[in-house]
Amino acid sequence: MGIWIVNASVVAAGSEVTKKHILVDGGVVERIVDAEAGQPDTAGHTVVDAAGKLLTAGLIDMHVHLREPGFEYKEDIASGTRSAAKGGFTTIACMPNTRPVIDTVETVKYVLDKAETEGIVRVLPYGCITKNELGRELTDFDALKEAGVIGYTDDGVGVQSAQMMKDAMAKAASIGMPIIAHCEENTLVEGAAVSEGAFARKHGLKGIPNESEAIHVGRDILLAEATGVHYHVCHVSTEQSVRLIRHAKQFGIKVTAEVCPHHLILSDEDIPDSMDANWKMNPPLRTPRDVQACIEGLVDGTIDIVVTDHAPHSAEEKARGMQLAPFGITGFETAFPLLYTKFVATGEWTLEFLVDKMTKLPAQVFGLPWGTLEVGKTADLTLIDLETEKEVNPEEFLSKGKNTPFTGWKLRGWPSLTMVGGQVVWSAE
Ligand SMILES: NC(=O)N[C@@H](CC(=O)O)C(=O)O
Ligand SMILES: [Zn+2]
Ligand SMILES: [Zn+2]
Repeated sequence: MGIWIVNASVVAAGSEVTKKHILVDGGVVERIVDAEAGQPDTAGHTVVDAAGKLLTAGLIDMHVHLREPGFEYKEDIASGTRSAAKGGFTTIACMPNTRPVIDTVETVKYVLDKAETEGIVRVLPYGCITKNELGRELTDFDALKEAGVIGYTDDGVGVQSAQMMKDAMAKAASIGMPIIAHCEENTLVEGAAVSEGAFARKHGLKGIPNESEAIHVGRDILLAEATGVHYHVCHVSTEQSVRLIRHAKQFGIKVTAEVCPHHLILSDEDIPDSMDANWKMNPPLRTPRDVQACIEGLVDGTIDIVVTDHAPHSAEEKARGMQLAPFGITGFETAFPLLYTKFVATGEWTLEFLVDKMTKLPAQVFGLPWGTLEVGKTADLTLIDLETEKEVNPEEFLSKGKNTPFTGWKLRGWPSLTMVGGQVVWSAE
């Protein structure tokens, strides 16, 4: 017995959609037929009425924090994958800055086992570049690869030593694996919680300068050129980084990049004077000019994909105030509605553009077999209601993290059903 998803809107081209009926059976997309041809024979199958809903390949998020092991009070694999499913994501790649960090085969296995038994979407772990993310000694890249990591990163902290990064890249290149970099030069950042810019000036705060990110981006691009590795830049937030990545791509250097919804939508000028730490994340919200550069970078292909950098923290931690609270905001359950409402509903981007940046392109960048809606492919699918307007209410998040700056925002484009491998894992009904 399969599932007929009937009367779904499927992206044709640009913002055009066509009505289709889709049969999912045996975990794969069995048939896609034009709705114009009439109702299919659904006898013996479950029917999902998708009238008025957009059907896409399941969303893919290549940068998330599930916090397990070690920080289960912030999030765990059960809650994190449920939050992802509610956000329309069917595949997520989790960062290794857990406790212990994911720098051994044992910890990789722990995460994969947990994901298998308690997770409801696909979880792809990254392994650390350096042991304990301390920047002193490389992890065993071969063993981690063998255990199932999809790349190496010390996300949460930049690799400070150029030699260490070069060694990491050379090793990764030799085994066909990517390096995923959190770009941050510590000597420029010390003690700062927000970006250099209007907000920091107004409140007399030390600011995080754009160069702290871009210096690593520039350094790493040169090292990527020298080593031939696939180098992927995490959460791009500055005009300078966009410029450097654009230039590197013109030279054929194997660099790819991601950007988060908040860096496309918010600037430091939006931070409320209350100093609410739900506006604190790393990289910080930059100037309006940086926001514009990130948008342009995404649009011209300099930045390849959108990720959430879903970074849940407890309410207690976030109540410590701007200076002391940890960096990070939740992302799964607001990402698509934010981008849809801000950029697609306004006509700035096509629907196809946004969907590609969250499905097909992440799969392409990381060589994953998902991300397209096609006959014969695994049925990882997402239904999205593009019409109903709803306010962001963190109390409704399935994530343990309620830390978002978007509370109360009125958005459209809410996922309504998520299917992984032909199984409905989350539904609004
Ligand atoms: N983005 C954040 O602000 N925080 C992340 C770390 C990171 O992505 O660098 C976290 O782990 O909380
Ligand atoms: Zn990071
Ligand atoms: Zn992160």
